[in-house]
Amino acid sequence: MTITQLLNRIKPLDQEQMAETQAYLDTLTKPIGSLGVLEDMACQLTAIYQDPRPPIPAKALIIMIGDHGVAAEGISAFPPEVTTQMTMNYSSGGAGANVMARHAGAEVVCVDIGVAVDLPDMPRLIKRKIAYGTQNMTQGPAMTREQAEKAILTGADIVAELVRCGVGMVATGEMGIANTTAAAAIIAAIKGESAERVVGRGSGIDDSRLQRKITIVNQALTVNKPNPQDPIDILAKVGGLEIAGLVGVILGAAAERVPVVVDGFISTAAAVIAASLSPDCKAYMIGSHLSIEPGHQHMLSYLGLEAMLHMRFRLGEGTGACLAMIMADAALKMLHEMATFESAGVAISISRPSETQKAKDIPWGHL
Ligand SMILES: Cc1cc2ncn([C@H]3O[C@H](COP(=O)(O)O)[C@@H](O)[C@H]3O)c2cc1C
Ligand SMILES: O=C(O)c1cccnc1
Repeated sequence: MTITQLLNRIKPLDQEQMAETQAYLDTLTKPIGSLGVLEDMACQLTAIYQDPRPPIPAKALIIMIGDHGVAAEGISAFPPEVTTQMTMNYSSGGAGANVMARHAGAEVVCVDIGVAVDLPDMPRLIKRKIAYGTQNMTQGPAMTREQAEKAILTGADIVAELVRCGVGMVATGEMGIANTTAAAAIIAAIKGESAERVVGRGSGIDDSRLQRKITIVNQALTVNKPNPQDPIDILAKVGGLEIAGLVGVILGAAAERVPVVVDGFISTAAAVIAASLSPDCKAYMIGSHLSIEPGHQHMLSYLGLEAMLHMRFRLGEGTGACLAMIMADAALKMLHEMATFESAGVAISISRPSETQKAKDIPWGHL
């Protein structure tokens, strides 16, 4: 598959289904519109699934993992080895993302798309390494255009495979020390924002590292001159392999007609690139939380996404997206279980208790 073929598969949502669902919601035993964001989500989900009463979907959190050459510039509070250590942690089920995914009933799928070392085979890990990390973007492009495109297609391919296994909702997650620097550089490049406005403390840097991080983002933009009209050029020059993989996850989800819940700052930078490649893919995105990182709200507004959770999260990994998947379940249960004024007048009855779909076993070896 080529990027163009992937983009061509993404279709706009059926507005009639959205209106039909809203009309049904207005018959339920509540003041009109009183379940706010859940109502919007119910309309969106029915249109995505082309089903007025979609079942509760099987879910997967896809954690794209990659290292960053720019980590050598000392712009993270942690050393690059943490990327690999956290990969082990995801595999054994002990990371924050594992906990939130379990809470949401989601399978965790980790993808080595660009870790700097060779990893052993381990549970929950798919090996799709494209390079041993990116190059240092202060000295030249982080990756080649071919690598960025390959990473996008890899992300889309993994979503397609999961959908074939029965997954009906995906969440984006990432791990890669220094990736808030890459995400900030992407937003600065695509939105013409100043680095000062979009660079934050990431994993917890102090004031002097923060100043250095701003300088590094400016240097990366000056050296590489990414073309603001060409999202793949930006992604390749100042992005990361895991961010490119997530662009593919988002585009792939839209192509497969499954909702994709977008996590924090880094995932949203991927969503901005995906939306620039295909404005129609925005309709398949669900917002999750508002990250502490400056610039996140700005990106969400650009995408027309609502951060429904205000929890002071600044972790990434897909932690916020997993919690938002629970909200999506609640939106669907509202459609299945809430009484209408008419039915409640007779008796309060649950028309059909919601059942969660189960994915078939994920063929790890095959992926
Ligand atoms: C132990 C640990 C677990 C994490 N899980 C996600 N991140 C988050 O922090 C990193 C980005 O921050 P920066 O750009 O400052 O390096 C990414 O890996 C992101 O997923 C983590 C960071 C650490 C240290
Ligand atoms: O919002 C995020 O995704 C985030 C913020 C800080 C560090 N890592 C991730």
